[in-house]
Amino acid sequence: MDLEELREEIRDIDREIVEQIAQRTYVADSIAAVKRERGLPTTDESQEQAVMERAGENAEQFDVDANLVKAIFRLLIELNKVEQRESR
Ligand SMILES: O=C(O)C(=O)C[C@]1(C(=O)O)C=C[C@@H](O)C=C1
Repeated sequence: MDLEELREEIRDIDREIVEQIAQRTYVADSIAAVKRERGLPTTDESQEQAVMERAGENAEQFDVDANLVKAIFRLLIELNKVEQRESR
């Protein structure tokens, strides 16, 4: 494989990552609606902990750095919270 082909592969993966982030954010919008109905706060610490733990486990399974993957998930959670607060 040459460099251009490999970069094309990365470009496609990058697009898929952004698509998945968008989907995660859309689900967060639905969660925001349920929380609004039930009078629940935006932040759920125990759920965040579960998400972070799962991220670490998945990282280990795929042999990537768990701390870096967790840092990405921390940002994804923050993104959702901004989105949820804006839709309230
Ligand atoms: O599961 C929820 O309640 C969500 O709002 C989603 C989410 C997440 O991004 O994973 C975001 C904020 C909460 O504090 C916990 C988890």
